[in-house]
Amino acid sequence: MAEILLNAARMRALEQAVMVSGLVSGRELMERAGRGAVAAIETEWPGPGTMPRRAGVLCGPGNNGGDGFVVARLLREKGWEVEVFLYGDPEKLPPDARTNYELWSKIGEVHNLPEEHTEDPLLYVGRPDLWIDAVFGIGQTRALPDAVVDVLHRIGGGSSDRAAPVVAIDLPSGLSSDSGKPLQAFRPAADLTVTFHGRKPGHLLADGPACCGNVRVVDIGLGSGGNLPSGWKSGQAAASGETTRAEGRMPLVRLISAEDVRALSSKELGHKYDHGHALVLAGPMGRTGAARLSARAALRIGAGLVTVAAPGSAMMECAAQLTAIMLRRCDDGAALRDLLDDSRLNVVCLGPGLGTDKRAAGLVEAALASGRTCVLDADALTVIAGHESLFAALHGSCVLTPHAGEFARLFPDIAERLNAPEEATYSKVEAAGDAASRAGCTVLFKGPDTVVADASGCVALNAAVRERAAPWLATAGTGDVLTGLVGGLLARGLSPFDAACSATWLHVEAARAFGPGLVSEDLPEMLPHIFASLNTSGC
Ligand SMILES: NC(=O)C1=CN([C@@H]2O[C@H](COP(=O)(O)OP(=O)(O)OC[C@H]3O[C@@H](n4cnc5c(N)ncnc54)[C@H](OP(=O)(O)O)[C@@H]3O)[C@@H](O)[C@H]2O)[C@@H](O)CC1
Ligand SMILES: [K+]
Repeated sequence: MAEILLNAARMRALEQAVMVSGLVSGRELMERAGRGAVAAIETEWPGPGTMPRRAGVLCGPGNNGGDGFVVARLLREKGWEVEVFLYGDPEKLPPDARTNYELWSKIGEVHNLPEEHTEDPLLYVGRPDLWIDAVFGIGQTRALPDAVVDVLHRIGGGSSDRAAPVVAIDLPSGLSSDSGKPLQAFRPAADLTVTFHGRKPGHLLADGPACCGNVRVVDIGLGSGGNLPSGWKSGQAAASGETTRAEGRMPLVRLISAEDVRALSSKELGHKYDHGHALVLAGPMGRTGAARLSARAALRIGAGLVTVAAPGSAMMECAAQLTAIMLRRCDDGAALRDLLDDSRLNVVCLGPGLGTDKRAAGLVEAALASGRTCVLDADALTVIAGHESLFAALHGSCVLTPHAGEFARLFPDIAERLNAPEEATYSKVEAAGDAASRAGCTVLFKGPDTVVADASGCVALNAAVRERAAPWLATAGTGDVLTGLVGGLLARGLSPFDAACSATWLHVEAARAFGPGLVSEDLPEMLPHIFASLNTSGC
């Protein structure tokens, strides 16, 4: 099954549907959530045998606080010393949280976390081995109250040198579940986040991975809702009745995984032309390395043929460096139009090392006017950002691969919104989706949290964070390789959305497989190894 990241609205809808069905009550779900959190704590910190351990539990005014009361009770049953604090009025707790407040109150005290205080409210607790943050979960949409920020500061929830580890229930309080951005200047941090049913976008986007620490998912019996069958692809969200951006609501976000690329490791038998022919446009003499990197990646990923098209001045430079990759001369837009008379050239890759001069603009114009499937990166994006007519010429067979700076050049208002502190719930997922719908094509918005979105409302995330982090990718030329991977997969006949998803996953896996010392030339050479391990390990 493909993993779907559950935004807050979708998670609520799932819980509601299960509760309305009568299969399980809200109280039972809360009990399961608390039990799962305690089990996760025991797995993360097995503990020193029979010594009693101490926990401080911070509860909030909603159901996240309810989970906190369950955790407190279950830890006490296991012999822990537990102190509980509540931010909020117990009379106003929602029913299931209230029930668990009362159950705890039979065995322990609840200290008040006042809105304003003159003494340290945590004086009641000695040196806890663990803090539980159950103040806010998916119900938070606005900045934390100052009193809660103050308490989280005191327990060290915003710093990396905490005296005791912090376990966040569902999410660290103060982190947006949908965007992974802090909702206020204070950046929360936990060592372990225990979430329910499935990961939320906020665990993987933006600051989420740094704020959440290790994320463990607890099954609370909501069934398979939220997951989609493996092989779920572009366009199928609407067909399956799922929510898409086209319907004006938060999109479903699918996590890109090995499942997306497994089928790519085998090629159907056939002639080299059956696997497409990618044309990679090169810049002037002395700047052709980027295009050659793209071309190599396109060939390694399985394009049947790859041709570099270079200006006359750069022909010798390219000829001295290319072997399996072919070379054609292409001085300007007119020459590109002539080249594209050959219908076997089914994909054009342009941007890496292209320059931003008149020739580059002519090439972008000719490529777009041809209606060919195009990957546009780097300088091509800068050229498009500077010419309204070129932006207007983008079409559904284009893939744009901007990093944050290029994205801001192409979509300045969307980038501004994404970076505005007062728009903390507006996510990179929505930004990429808004960009794709405006441009009318697929947008691959790069970063450790790469988001791929198309104009029909499909969105997928490639998370290269924590155990899948690939810091080695921060080196010159890796973006050029990604352009070639997308181009090569397009040449093989994948849709723009699927090509972008698979390319970004393989790009990260190649970097991880090589590890330290990686230079961009190494990335395409890791692909045979990645494909072999996909076939043997089933990873
Ligand atoms: N439903 C279920 O079956 C299950 C739910 N589960 C758990 O419930 C959690 C979701 O619970 P929830 O919907 O009650 O939201 P939660 O995050 O507790 O906060 C809502 C409260 O906080 C308030 N509030 C929000 N932001 C605020 C701020 N900045 N400053 C001040 N107040 C603020 C908000 O007030 P309001 O916005 O209405 O004014 C409301 O009172 C979920 O994360 C999971 O842990 C699990 O047990 C599994 C079963
Ligand atoms: K929390």
